[in-house]
Amino acid sequence: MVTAPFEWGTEAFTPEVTGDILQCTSQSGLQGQINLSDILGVLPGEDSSSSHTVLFLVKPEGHNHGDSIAAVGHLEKTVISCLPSSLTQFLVKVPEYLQHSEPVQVVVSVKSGTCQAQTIFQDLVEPLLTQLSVKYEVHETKSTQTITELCESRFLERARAGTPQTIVLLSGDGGVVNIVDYFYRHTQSVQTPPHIALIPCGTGNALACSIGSRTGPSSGLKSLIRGTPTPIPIFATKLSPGSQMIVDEGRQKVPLGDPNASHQTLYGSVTVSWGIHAALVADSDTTEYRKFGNERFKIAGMKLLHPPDGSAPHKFKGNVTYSERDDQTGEVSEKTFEGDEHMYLLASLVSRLEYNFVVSPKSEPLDGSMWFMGWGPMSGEEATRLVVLAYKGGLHVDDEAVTYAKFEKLRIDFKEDSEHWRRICVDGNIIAVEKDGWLELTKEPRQLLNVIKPH
Ligand SMILES: Nc1ncnc2c1ncn2[C@@H]1O[C@H](COP(=O)(O)OP(=O)(O)OP(=O)(O)O)[C@@H](O)[C@H]1O
Repeated sequence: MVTAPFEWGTEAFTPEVTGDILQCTSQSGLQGQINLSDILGVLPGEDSSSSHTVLFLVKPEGHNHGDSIAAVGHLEKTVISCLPSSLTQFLVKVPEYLQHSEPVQVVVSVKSGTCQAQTIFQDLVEPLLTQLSVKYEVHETKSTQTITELCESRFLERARAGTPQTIVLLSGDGGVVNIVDYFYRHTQSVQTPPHIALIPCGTGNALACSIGSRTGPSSGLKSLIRGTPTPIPIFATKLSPGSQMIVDEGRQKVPLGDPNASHQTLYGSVTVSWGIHAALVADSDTTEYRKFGNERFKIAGMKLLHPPDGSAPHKFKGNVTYSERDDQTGEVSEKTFEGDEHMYLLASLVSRLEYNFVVSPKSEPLDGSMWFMGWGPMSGEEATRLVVLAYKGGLHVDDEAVTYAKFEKLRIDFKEDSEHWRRICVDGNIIAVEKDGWLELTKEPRQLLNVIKPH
């Protein structure tokens, strides 16, 4: 709403709220307007005067609607001489988790999404922390290993020692994956779980979208100043020996662990998939594709559903079994997913993989229940119809072609000859399972990390 050149200055404005607009008038007759949806918070004045400071987001011109990363904008503040009752909902005091003795650790993952994390930090996060007088330290990623190195050098040690810490993570799901993976592989317990505040800067931002944040960074800022630390539910994916992570845009493979061990385990907080979903994430994980933002998934997906040679989409061969718990009796029963050919199989701890892509509409934020949905071989057109329904609030799960179930444990025995079709996706990482390999997915009982959940 606010036109970019308006100078708010330091003088106090008389506020008046009309509809969803805060109208501010200065003594000298200057007038500015703030859309209520752009207000991040209102801070009481330091003295006992009735003046308050309104912190709000100014979006670039032409981006007045929505909350996309393309429209980063900047943080602005203005002083109002009193607090209209309709603004009391925005009152904030600096939360306890931003006032620990250790400075807040801000991690800026510079290659996330369309590489806007540094701008989002400079224009939004840093001014907000400064305004709140929060002590912080900034770490910009220098490589794919930076976040893991920070876990090793700082975060895990502090958590084990019982030192309260808050990590503000400007990344996509990848940053969370790095922290989850390091903690769950390296410790059985911590004295004080770190609190992670997500400022979504990635492509999908599944975890942020599924805990109630919208797609863009301003929703992350709102949760940062008025959220509740809540345990992040985690799954454990056991993989048959010899499974390897595919890295460097598909050019290299790295063993997941000791190849002589009976299995390898990967931990995650979002999703495990096989079939079209895993293939499209793998195919689109290149610098070239990343330029398209979250369109990259759609472009790669269309190629898989409509192969350029005109053939039918691939039929993924394997056996899928799962166990379901009866909510009333608590009894657990074993089920087999129909047929040994599949197209789409996705298990999830979250409802959304992108803000509008609702894979599991019955998942509640951070409730810890695991759902899977999937369907067998069909034409590219039919599969596109189901995906479109997922973009309409998750309507695909009501379609008779789709299996949608809450499960306790899921197992896949792969029967594919070609490694290309044995690629699975675990929270965005791509793993090639060995020929005749298997995967077993269960909930992880340890609770080592919290995320700041928006109110
Ligand atoms: N300085 C850097 N040099 C090289 N790679 C980096 C650097 N910083 C971050 N990366 C890598 O870039 C990727 C960014 O992943 P992230 O999940 O944050 O974003 P995304 O993939 O766009 O979003 P999402 O996972 O939500 O779809 C990670 O693999 C991370 O390790």
